[in-house]
Amino acid sequence: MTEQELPVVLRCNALALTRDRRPVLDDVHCDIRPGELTAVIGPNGAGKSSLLSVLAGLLPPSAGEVSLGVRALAGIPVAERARRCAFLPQQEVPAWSMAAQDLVALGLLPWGRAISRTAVRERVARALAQVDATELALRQVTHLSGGELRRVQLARLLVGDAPLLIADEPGAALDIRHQLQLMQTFRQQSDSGKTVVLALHDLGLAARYCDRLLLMQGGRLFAEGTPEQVLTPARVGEVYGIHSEFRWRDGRAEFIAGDLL
Ligand SMILES: Nc1ncnc2c1ncn2[C@@H]1O[C@H](COP(=O)(O)OP(=O)(O)OP(=O)(O)O)[C@@H](O)[C@H]1O
Repeated sequence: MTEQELPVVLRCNALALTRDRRPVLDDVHCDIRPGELTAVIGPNGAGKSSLLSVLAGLLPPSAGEVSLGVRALAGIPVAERARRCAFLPQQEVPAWSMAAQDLVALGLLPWGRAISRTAVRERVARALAQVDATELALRQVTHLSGGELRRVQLARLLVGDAPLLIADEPGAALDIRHQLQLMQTFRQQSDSGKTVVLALHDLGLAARYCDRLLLMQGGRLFAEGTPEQVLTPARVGEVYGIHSEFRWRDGRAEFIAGDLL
């Protein structure tokens, strides 16, 4: 099978987005393939969050289209879309207080009463355990630290077992151990057949864990490919204005950020 023939979960075709009359996405074409862990990377304001929101169906594009499988994303009913695609935005402050386990259970809302109460309890407990947050189950979400709250929100992302997971800077508030644990969880999810799309600032994590990178700059897709193909010193220099090195050590991809150019 050639690259062009590989099946695609999400396809963006000539995508454009205008916000406050400013173009923030411009002629973006990209494919998200099943079972891959893809990171959208790029400097602040490059359009990563905007792209993820369009991919999740939360922002309608100003031009172009997104398809989920063989159907136009915009034509898929909201509840069905939510069962097929779980989304975690970059920042989300709880609007009111509730126990962490109840926040996680909200991730099962798209299934309505199709899931029994016992199954809800079991799945919530499993999702909390996946992000090392079992001990937070009964805590009020408004009383959690930033990283604790993020882990609970991640459990809500995972609890529905959706085949497509989209998360915007999922590990931004997490300590280094929980960041690594989280990336391993996303890696396991994609190894078990799920499709995962993350916006990431940490290029070391992107290089180490991801199959594919989409490098954005100024609302356009600047480069895409494997971490080794995308994170060349020349590209990183042009987009981020820093020296860098990409290398393999003990079979693991490493990205090392150097000085400013
Ligand atoms: N709600 C909004 N209304 C208007 N413009 C917005 C809005 N959100 C983002 N923008 C603009 O869209 C552009 C892309 O923003 P976006 O949040 O997608 O970038 P990003 O790559 O995710 O950035 P960061 O790394 O800082 O999170 C920026 O110029 C930003 O100012």
